[in-house]
Amino acid sequence: MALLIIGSLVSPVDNRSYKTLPNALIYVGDDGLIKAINHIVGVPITTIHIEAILGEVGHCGEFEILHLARGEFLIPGFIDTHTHAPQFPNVGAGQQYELLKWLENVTFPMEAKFKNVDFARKAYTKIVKRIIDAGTTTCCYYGTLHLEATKELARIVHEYGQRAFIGKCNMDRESPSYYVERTDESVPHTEELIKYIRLLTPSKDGSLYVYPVLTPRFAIATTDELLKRIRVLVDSDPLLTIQTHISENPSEVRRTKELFKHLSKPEKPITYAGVYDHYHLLRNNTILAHAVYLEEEEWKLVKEKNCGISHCPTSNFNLTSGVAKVGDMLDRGVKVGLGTDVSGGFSPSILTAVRHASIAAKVVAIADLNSFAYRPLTVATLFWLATLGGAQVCNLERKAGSLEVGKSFDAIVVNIRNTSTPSPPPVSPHNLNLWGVGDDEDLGLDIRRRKDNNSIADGDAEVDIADENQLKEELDAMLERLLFCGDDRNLRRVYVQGRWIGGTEGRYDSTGVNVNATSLWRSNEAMSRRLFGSLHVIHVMYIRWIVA
Ligand SMILES: O=c1[nH]c(=O)c2nc[nH]c2[nH]1
Repeated sequence: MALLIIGSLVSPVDNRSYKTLPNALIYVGDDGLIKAINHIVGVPITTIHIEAILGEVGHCGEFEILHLARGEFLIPGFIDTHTHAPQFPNVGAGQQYELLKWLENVTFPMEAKFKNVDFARKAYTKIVKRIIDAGTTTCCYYGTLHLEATKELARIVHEYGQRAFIGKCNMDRESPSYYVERTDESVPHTEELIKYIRLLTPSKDGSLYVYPVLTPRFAIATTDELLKRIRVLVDSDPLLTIQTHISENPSEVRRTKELFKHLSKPEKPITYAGVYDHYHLLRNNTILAHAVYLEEEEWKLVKEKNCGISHCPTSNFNLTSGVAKVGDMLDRGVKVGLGTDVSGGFSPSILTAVRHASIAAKVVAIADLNSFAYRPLTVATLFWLATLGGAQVCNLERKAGSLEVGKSFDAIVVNIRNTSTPSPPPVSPHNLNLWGVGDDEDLGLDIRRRKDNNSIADGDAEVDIADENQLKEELDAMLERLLFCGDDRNLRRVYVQGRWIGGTEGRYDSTGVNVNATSLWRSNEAMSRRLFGSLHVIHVMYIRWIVA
């Protein structure tokens, strides 16, 4: 069913700016694409504006209408360009280790458990839901090395309706005997997974939600023989996205150079990026996680090949890996987005990555106070990294990453109210970290009076929207608070391709119990029943009345 949202919208424009529309109508077609965004300046939205937008898009029939209250606004969904689904059960464990010891002692033992497909199914069902409720509408997933478990991950992601890249790890050495592949099985299993994922049903606009991604774990874990076989696959499938780790930790970089020293030439020692280039793994659909210690020559290669970088600051701090210079990456014009890198990173939320990206840039700036190039990142840049920057890294910028006509409606209804959204549900717990709109209004955000219920604003005295600049400033303040203090409790609804797949609304009953944290919504119909309930019917009737 088509969807009309009335309220405020914030969306990135480029890596230095975003736009704020305080008083907008957004029409989403039943194919999940944004068909129109009308910004009304200086007057309240009335039925005339609604009829105008419906006429503009040629709408007939039913649609859902959603009014955003004060303190609520739409943003594009977050894009997580790097995470490990099977590491979620380990979140918060083993923080004392650096990368290679952490893999050996914490990560490989957990990943090995996913050999059991029942275990994998149960774990992934919970994990993917958590990631969606964290506002991630597109996610680049590493699975384990197991084919069947990774198929389950793809099936579950697809059923939830999240947009995603899913890969099984290729790893045939420097891994424990209980968790390592045979060289001759690695590529055939990968090909089977690619085929399986490409046969999953496409979305209503005919495009895919879930894409396969080739995932050689990192150079250390792959023999020359396996990399040669992977190179054949890469060359035969230019559309296949590739993800791997690069230059995360000094010991890892050293070991990589040791293992591949036969690729060195007398005048040119091999580099980490050079290894990947040798096996044709660097191209415009390659996503490289970390890139903390890349050398000048490697940056040139990354830029020339148009690879994307997943900046994973939470993990870089947590595993004592280092501080990536994200400002420098931006200055070089390299594609860059954010990754949570669970469980090197201890949070599934891109909002945590935003905060640590900000701190990382400040650490770099503090270390080099005489430089102009290394400055803190602005709110606009942080917002862009979490959304449109990530979309560019995934080569999805024409489909996702910002709220524009023609793009998919991959979006979050943000709620930074300190009171529940007006009835009917949701009842959501307050986020005590965020001084929001509502209870604290007189003491906190200076939000102007706007009509605060589910009826259409009618221009009465309560509504003062004449001062466009003031309204935009309020949205700026709300966005900044979300980025620095928000969490999943502030994400009321999460949409992918116009389909409501997560968020707090419908998650809590009147006693605050999470009623659907672990259940999988198997179909649109089931989801509509669960989430919309009688509200949905009321809206449809209401719209029939308006249009009559
Ligand atoms: O942060 C990381 N997490 C991993 O699981 C991994 N494997 C190789 N290199 C890695 N880095």
